Amino acid sequence: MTFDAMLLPKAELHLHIEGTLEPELAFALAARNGVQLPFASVEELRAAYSFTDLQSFLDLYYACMEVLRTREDFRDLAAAYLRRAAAEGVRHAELFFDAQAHTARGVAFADVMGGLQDALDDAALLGLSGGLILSFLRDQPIEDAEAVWAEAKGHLDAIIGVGLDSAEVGNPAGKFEGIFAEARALGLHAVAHAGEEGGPEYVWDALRSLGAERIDHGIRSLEDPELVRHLVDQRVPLTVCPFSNVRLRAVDTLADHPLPAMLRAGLHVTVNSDDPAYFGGYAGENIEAVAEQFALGREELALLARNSVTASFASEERKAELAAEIDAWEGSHGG
Ligand SMILES: Nc1ncnc2[nH]cnc12
Ligand SMILES: [Zn+2]
Repeated sequence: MTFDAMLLPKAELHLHIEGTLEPELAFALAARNGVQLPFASVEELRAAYSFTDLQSFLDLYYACMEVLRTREDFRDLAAAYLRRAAAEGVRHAELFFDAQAHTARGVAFADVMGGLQDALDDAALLGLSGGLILSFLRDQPIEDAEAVWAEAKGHLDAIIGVGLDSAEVGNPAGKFEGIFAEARALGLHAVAHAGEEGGPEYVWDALRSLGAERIDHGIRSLEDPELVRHLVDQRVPLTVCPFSNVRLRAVDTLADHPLPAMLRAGLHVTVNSDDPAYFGGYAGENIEAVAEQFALGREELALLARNSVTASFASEERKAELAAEIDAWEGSHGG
């Protein structure tokens, strides 16, 4: 590795905290909570990480969440992720959490939020900044989203934004328009998954119906030149997740990934890990792999890192600190 991409200072903007549940922790939490996983061993669970599409992954992802029950569980989950991310150069992390998937199982919203916030508070003491993004499940009834949203309004100080995830195709964003409008009026940021499996029309939908400031994935935007022009003109960031796209078969191989074309088009691209426990690598491994695959040099890596910082919802002061760290990295790598 010529350019030490792993330790490049960066922000991670597309990370589902439930997608950081490693099999070892899943079994430890299952034992702690007396929950039975539908797998006999860590090896058997890991062997099930062979996905044919987004839905085949989501089925396993939701099944494994059964082990997450208490505030301590959510704290342990997030603490493990933040430790690992910090060791890979992540300096700021914005975490999606799927509250509906937990409240539907009888877990208290306050325990989910509280545990995640505990871990972020501990990480802040070590210099890692971040925040929580409440993600709604687009394939579930709007009433469930509204119930969670009503609870979330009692915790607005602990949430930086709202997001939209789960099965994309056949689940347009429109029904969430009211919640997103209210969230934006309350000062929250708005992001949405779109253009992962769905075509460019899903990206337009997220922009128009939800006022999304960032698009999560967005790789299929390239199919619509007018959309590309719009995203470039408006500097809408795209949080791209290369390993995820390969593992969920959105692209055949990493060599086929549109990241270089997206950069050439002038899109505001960032590199992220999505659900790293399931897809074979965290932020550092994703960026290292694309650096190798596409022979990215110092300037391109620094651009990806700067994009992640400018696309983040960190304060201007924090962004300036992170920009200085990237300058220092670039300087120490021959700049
Ligand atoms: N890649 C992804 N797309 C949609 N929903 C998700 N939830 C967790 N990971 C996801
Ligand atoms: Zn995602």
